[in-house]
This record gives sequence, C-alpha cells and structure tokens, in this order.
Amino acid sequence: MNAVQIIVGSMLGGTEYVAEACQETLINLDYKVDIHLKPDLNTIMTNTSLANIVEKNNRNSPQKTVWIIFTSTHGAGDYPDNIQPFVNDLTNCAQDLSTVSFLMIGIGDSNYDTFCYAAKKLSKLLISKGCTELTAIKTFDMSEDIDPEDLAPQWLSVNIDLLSI
Ligand SMILES: Cc1cc2nc3c(=O)[nH]c(=O)nc-3n(C[C@H](O)[C@H](O)[C@H](O)COP(=O)(O)O)c2cc1C
Repeated sequence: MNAVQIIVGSMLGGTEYVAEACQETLINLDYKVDIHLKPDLNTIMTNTSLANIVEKNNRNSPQKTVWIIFTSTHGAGDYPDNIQPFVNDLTNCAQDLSTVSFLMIGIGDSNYDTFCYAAKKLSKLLISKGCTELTAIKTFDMSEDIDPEDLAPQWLSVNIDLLSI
C-alpha cells in the first residue's frame, strides 16, 4: 500500500473540500492517506519516515511516500493563514528532504496578477530543499466557473501513475 500525506492551505474552506474529495479518491484506490488541515512539518516528516519504513519492510524495496499539497492564494499572492507555520518551518528547516516527492495543486483566480502564487512559491521552496516535483504544478482557475471538487479527483485518477515511485 502506498502512503500519501495531503497538506492543505485554505482560507475560506474551498480548497479543503477539494483535498477531501481527492482523499476519498485515493482511499478508494487503496492508498493510506493522512490529511493535514493545520499542517505541521514535524508531524508530516514523522508520518513520512514511518510510512517509508513500513513500505520498505513490506516490499523489500524502498518506496517513497508522496506529499500532495493543495493550496489557494490570498491577499496579494499570500499563503492562507493555516499553511503559513508549515511554510515558516520549511524555510528554516535544515533537514535533508531529498526523500520527499510531491505534487502541487494550486487553486486561484486568474483575475489576480498573482494567480496561484502561493502554490508556485511553495513549489519552488520545496525544490530548494531537495524535494522532487513529480509533475508540473496543476492549477485550477476559479474565474472559469469550474468545480475543482470534481476536476481535481478526475485529474488525480488520470495521473495516478505519478504516485508509483
Ligand atoms: C481576498 C482574496 C484575495 C485573493 N487573492 C488571490 C491571489 O492573489 N491569487 C489568486 O490566484 N487567487 C486569489 N484569490 C482567489 C482564491 O484563491 C480563490 O477564491 C480560492 O478558491 C479560495 O480558496 P479557499 O476557499 O480554500 O481559501 C483571492 C481571494 C480573495 C477572497
């Protein structure tokens, strides 16, 4: 069983619903999923290490736990309040994060010049810490009157092979 850490940045709750819809999709596909609505780097790192050990014991080959980050953008390209402590800890983190692979899903509104800026900044920060981005950031534009609660799980299902690392 592969394990996934879902990390959520949401101010008004919309992105949280999208993340929960994707959590359900992953559970139906037999993934073990932890969702972090108030993400704490230490907890996520501990979960990641434990899951990697379990995978290694089960399959006799190292499997990596994937982080999937869902974040909206607020203010003028700012992070949602709930994910700011995680970003601060990550910025100050001296730990080797090269075992971490991630997918970044940004939800925003292209009427803002800073479209999905929080997701883009966080992606760059993770890469600067040695993490591997499994594919280019996926964005959803709320100005197009879409329903990311449906579209994100569909996108994840189509791209599920990205998690087989
Ligand atoms: C005050 C405010 C500022 C926003 N600033 C941005 C922004 O800079 N860039 C962007 O792409 N979207 C921006 N948005 C759009 C939100 O990211 C979008 O509505 C998103 O769906 C909100 O998700 P949430 O409910 O999880 O917080 C802003 C929305 C509000 C209300």
